[in-house]
Amino acid sequence: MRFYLSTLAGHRRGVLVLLGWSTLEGVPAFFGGKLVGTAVDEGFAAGNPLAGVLWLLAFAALAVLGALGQRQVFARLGDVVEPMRDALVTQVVKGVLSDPTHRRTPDASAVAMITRHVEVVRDATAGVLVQARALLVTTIAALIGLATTAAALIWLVVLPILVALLLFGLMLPSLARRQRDAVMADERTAEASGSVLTGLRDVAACTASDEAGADIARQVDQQARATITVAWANSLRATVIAVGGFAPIALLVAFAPPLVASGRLTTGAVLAAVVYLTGSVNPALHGLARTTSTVVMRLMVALKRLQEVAPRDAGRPGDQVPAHGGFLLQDVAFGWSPDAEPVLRGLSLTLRPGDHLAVVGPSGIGKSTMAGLLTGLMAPDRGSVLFGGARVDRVTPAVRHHAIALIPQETYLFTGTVRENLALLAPWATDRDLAEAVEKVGAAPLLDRLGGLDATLGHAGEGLSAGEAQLLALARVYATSASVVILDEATSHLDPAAEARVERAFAQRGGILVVIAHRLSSALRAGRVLVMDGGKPLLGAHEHLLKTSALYGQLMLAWDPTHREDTPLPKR
Ligand SMILES: Nc1ncnc2c1ncn2[C@@H]1O[C@H](COP(=O)(O)OP(=O)(O)OP(=O)(O)O)[C@@H](O)[C@H]1O
Repeated sequence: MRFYLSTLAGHRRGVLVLLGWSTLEGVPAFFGGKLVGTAVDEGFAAGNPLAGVLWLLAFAALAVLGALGQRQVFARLGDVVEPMRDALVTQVVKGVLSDPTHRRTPDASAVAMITRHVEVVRDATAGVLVQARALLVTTIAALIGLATTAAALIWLVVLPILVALLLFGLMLPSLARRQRDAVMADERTAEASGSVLTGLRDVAACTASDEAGADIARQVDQQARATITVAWANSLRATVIAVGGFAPIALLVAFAPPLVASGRLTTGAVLAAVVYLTGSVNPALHGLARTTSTVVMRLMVALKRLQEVAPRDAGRPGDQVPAHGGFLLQDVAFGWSPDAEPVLRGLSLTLRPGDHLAVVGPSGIGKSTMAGLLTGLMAPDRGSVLFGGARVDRVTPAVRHHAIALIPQETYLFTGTVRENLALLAPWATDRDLAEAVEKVGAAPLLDRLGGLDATLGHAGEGLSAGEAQLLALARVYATSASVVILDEATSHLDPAAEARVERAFAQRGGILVVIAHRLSSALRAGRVLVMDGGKPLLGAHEHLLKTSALYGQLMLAWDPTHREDTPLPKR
């Protein structure tokens, strides 16, 4: 709002020129009643029709002058509105393009939404400058004209108008709220249909068409309800203004005859009052109310939405997490329900860029649950999981999705080309990026065998072995810009050599690597190991844990029976 007003203020000269021409536009409204009244009193009623006609011609000449003023207002409008629009667009689009949320691709939908709001601001500003300004000028000019022509009638006219304006002013906040609700409902509908449309393939693959359709239908219903509420509010507003506008005319008809009979008013003055009321004040009042409740409301709502959706500074603190943030887990506890025994308790851990952590423990002990907490899908019952200093579950989802990738054991492949499958999470990736990712995870021979990136995959990766499907899922995440990769038994179907290659590739890729291991060899490759056994998790290097954790020793023995506790295993 401040930026908007300062941009307008920057074109002060243009605004003053507009006001200057507005004065000319108000001239007929000011003199109209007076001239008609004089035409009657000194012309037609005084037996001098020629004088009456001349006064009316003078009125016509002033009307032409007013039209000239109006023409100039339109001609000068662009000088104020267009630079303001350009400045606003530059400011907000710059904000979106430098938004850290969209590091590799600018968010086209955000730019589209913002430019739509800017267009509303531009149109509404033009509307305010043309209509509200002209109506205000006309009303003031006509009321002054009325006061100087038929002073005895002024309170009859002004009081109902003031009451109507007061009521209208009191209704404005609720009108603004309803208008905003309608805009928000509109945006939610667009968002719901947009996300279903872009994810149509996934919706079909997961047979979720009914849920997706129901979600859109719910948003459409809400939008319809919000629009109907706005219509009701507007009809109430129109009634108030209609009563306020017609009441003075009714009062005039009731009170004028005795005033004329007593000689306090001439017939011409009464006619002048009628002309002021019906020709200027009443239409102006209606227009002013309509403009305020539509154009001004739209302007206020669009400005507020712009302020909300346009990022101000790239890298502002809070939930906009730096792209390469680390994790800080402090005394984390989590249970799947309030009555259930907590799955995790007393978990404290720091993960910095470059860290490689293996998580080991018996089945069902809570390893995947911990992965869920790291991704922010769940929030801990106690303690905190911070990512880049912010609670990870509160980080803007778009930021989280870009920064943290979890690869589960089950792979998701869909009917389409290999390229489409690999670029699912990184639509910006070039063929070279994809080929590099494939090469790094050791899937190049598989890609050759499939026939390259243009080869087509069958439904759910039909025709691929479980291990091959996992290799493609791993390459897909390798190609993203995620700075945190969590492999949750994502290599379970690979042979040990292929698994080692994948883990090494992700470790060398940079960022944070968390491997939930199903083979203990993963622990040997990691810098630190987290051992989960249902109590407080133990954290340390392999050698240290061999000496301090009985469970870790047992797990190692179970995995490699040749191992003896007093002979630490060599790094593989
Ligand atoms: N969505 C859920 N709702 C309720 N309980 C769950 C849910 N997911 C997991 N659990 C329970 O939480 C506990 C830990 O499960 P989790 O999947 O985290 O273990 P895990 O160590 O990853 O097991 P595995 O090695 O077999 O994958 C288990 O007792 C499991 O039954």
